[in-house]
Amino acid sequence: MLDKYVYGAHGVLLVYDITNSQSFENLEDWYGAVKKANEESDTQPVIALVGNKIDLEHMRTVKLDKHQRFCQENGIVSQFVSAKTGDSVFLCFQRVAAEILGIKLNKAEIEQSQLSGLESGSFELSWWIILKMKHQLITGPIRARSALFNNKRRVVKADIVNYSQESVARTVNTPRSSMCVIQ
Ligand SMILES: Nc1nc2c(ncn2[C@@H]2O[C@H](COP(=O)(O)OP(=O)(O)OP(=O)(O)O)[C@@H](O)[C@H]2O)c(=O)[nH]1
Repeated sequence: MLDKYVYGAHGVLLVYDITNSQSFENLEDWYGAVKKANEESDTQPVIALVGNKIDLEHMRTVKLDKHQRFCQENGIVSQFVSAKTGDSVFLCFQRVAAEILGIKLNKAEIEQSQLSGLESGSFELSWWIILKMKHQLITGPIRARSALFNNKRRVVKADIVNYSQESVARTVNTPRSSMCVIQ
């Protein structure tokens, strides 16, 4: 069943609880299942390892270096969040969406997103981008810009670092420069 969900997905979040070692141990299996499901797919999803419950840092049982090693060995995005306080949740989705779109977030934007708490609008917004991409309705960074503008009304500048031919073919409004503004 899992393969049906993840086949062709553009983004996958592997979420575990930093206070629960077992939830981290299970990740090897989940990661393997995601890779296997996409074996025959032309494109591989952007995968992020997400350590949840950072508000409970004092109860952490999964060591930081374990998390980082997993990310380095598998070449995946690393992120820590708190679903309870909203800490870095927006940033998490934003980073994965940016990676999928080939947009490089600068340091100031990352810091700004880190500070912003969870808002239902921004949460849905990021999923919207990923889901639309899965169904190939996304029109690239320009569409992402208007989606972010409608929901968040916050200016984010981003460099386009890796805009693939396949994405360009799906793009209605192809960006004319190597710089775009996400609002
Ligand atoms: N402190 C804290 N609690 C959280 C966080 N995320 C989820 N929880 C709590 O963890 C409990 C379980 O949340 P669920 O969403 O049901 O997750 P689950 O994977 O089914 O359960 P767990 O294995 O307990 O994490 C609930 O009481 C949540 O409120 C977080 O970031 N910080």
